[in-house]
Amino acid sequence: MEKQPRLLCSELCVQRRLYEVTLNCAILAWKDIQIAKKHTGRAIYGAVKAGSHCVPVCEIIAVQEKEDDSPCKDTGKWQKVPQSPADCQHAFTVFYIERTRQHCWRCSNVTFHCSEHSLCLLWVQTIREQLGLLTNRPKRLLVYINPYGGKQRGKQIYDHKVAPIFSRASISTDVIVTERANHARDHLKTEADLKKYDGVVCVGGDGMFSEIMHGLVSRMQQDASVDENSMEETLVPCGLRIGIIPAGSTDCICYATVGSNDPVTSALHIVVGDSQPMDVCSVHNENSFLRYSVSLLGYGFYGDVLTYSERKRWMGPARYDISGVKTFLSHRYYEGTVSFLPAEGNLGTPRDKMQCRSGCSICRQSSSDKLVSKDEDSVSDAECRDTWTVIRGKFLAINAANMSCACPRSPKGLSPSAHLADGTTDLILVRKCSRIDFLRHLLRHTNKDDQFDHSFVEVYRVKQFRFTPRYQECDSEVDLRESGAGGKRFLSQICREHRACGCMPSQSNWNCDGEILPQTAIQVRVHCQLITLFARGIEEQPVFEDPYTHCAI
Ligand SMILES: CCCCCCCCCCCCC/C=C/[C@@H](O)[C@H](CO)NC(=O)CCCCCCCCCCCCCCC
Ligand SMILES: Nc1ncnc2c1ncn2[C@@H]1O[C@H](COP(=O)(O)OP(=O)(O)OP(=O)(O)O)[C@@H](O)[C@H]1O
Ligand SMILES: [Ca+2]
Repeated sequence: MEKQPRLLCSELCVQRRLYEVTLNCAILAWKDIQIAKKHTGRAIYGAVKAGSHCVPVCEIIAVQEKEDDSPCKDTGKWQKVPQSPADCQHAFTVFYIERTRQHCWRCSNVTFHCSEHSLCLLWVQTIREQLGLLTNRPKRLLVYINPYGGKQRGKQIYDHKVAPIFSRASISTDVIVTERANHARDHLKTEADLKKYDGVVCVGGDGMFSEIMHGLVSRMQQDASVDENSMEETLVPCGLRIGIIPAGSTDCICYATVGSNDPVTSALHIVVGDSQPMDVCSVHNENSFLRYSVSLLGYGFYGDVLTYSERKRWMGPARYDISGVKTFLSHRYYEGTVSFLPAEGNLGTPRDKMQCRSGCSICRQSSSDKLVSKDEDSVSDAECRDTWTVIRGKFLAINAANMSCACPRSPKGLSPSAHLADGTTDLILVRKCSRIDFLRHLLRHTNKDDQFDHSFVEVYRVKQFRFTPRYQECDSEVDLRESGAGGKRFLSQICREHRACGCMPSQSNWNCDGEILPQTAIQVRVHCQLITLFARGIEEQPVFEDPYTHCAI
């Protein structure tokens, strides 16, 4: 690691012990002088480790001069270095991020005491200057709170856990508590003065995030005169980052981008100005735009779970489990045709066990490819020439996971190796099978076994896909033939075929990030890195700690 020049080095007291405190432009470190002296010349690793701490400057939330609360009185002496801890009557507190249990962050603090006010001010000022250089940090945020999401604790979570952190970090906020569904979406789309803000934050679940994303993406297209109804259009990426404070039932977008669904952790990712680009799927029915999706597009099982659960909203998050059992027992399958355009290049495969983590190399590669190719998102000639794979069959579930969809119910998610920002979605086809086999498949979402390792499950990494339910295929054949001679004869032949196979033209619904789509025949296209979140992807656990500074290397 390159050594940074020191900006400050002083002997200061922490909890009545003397520390050597140093600041360079990357790290604030403090080392217990007594412990270090005691062990000079000996094997000091453990001792230095015990008395040393460090915080990267980019993980400092704020610094504040502290009111004089020292029990010792001013001696009137001029001292460059405090002779004893009792000489330290001026103090400043540094608030910083501390990693606690898996992927959870907390706001911790340390108070440094010194004998001179001027030294105290110098430290406060220098740390503030360093923080001022971190230009990726937001200063003004627009916050939408859904008071009815999840367990209806959104407002409480924001007021008690998040607002104090934003205020500590000097972030100013305009807060809107929503009064109806789609309030946030409509406000963003038509009214909000977006120039005033560095980001938009939603407090709620995946449904609330979806509202914010729809509002922002549509606003961007409107402002750039891009027609959302045309599938071929290159969509304009969103300039404003989106923060999610989880307060919903599933919170899978927050979980898959941060690694936890903890409001304080998410607030801290916003404060430090993290950025995580994300793919967005557009969903069309012929020439009309239906919705965007970032997590799951599910037909069959997850469509039915959602349809049943909507009638039980009053149950809160438990509605999904009740509906899950009911859907499982009804064991319905659906016929149709899935066509897709496979992803090409070095984008990995859904079964390669290369999980998308902070700084993911596959997503980085997609981002540089995007920069190289000016026309990246338009349906290029090459794509038109690409051959579509067509699969016809009877399916219990058709799932497109644009990201892992990891959540507390399924910690590795529907597609554990799906990537947040690679420009692809993982298309999972679960063919008709016995109940017991399907249960085995579902159970593997909760343990370490490979849920794709079944003869009735196929998974493909794709850039685009289409689905046509069987009864609509029949309809279109009828349309084609009815106009010509012998139309009636052809129609009766199709109806006879239906009787023979016993297939009722039954249909499911598409679950699009937790919303039911009105249409079943859909065309889907992935737009690489269309939005950016205040997140950094799931962090790997540090493999090695610097014994001197305690910092992960
Ligand atoms: C035997 C245990 C098997 C457990 C299998 C658990 C798999 C869970 C996979 C969760 C995937 C979540 C995908 C995220 C989708 C979000 O965009 C969307 C919006 O929030 N959420 C839902 O649609 C909400 C979807 C919620 C789905 C819950 C499904 C629960 C299934 C329970 C099946 C029980 C079978 C029991 C048989 C005796
Ligand atoms: N004030 C409001 N009154 C009623 N509904 C609202 C309000 N504000 C937002 N909504 C809607 O509530 C729905 C659910 O919200 P949210 O996602 O926050 O909670 P949830 O219960 O966890 O749902 P999900 O399962 O989708 O995560 C969203 O689709 C959103 O459009
Ligand atoms: Ca993706």
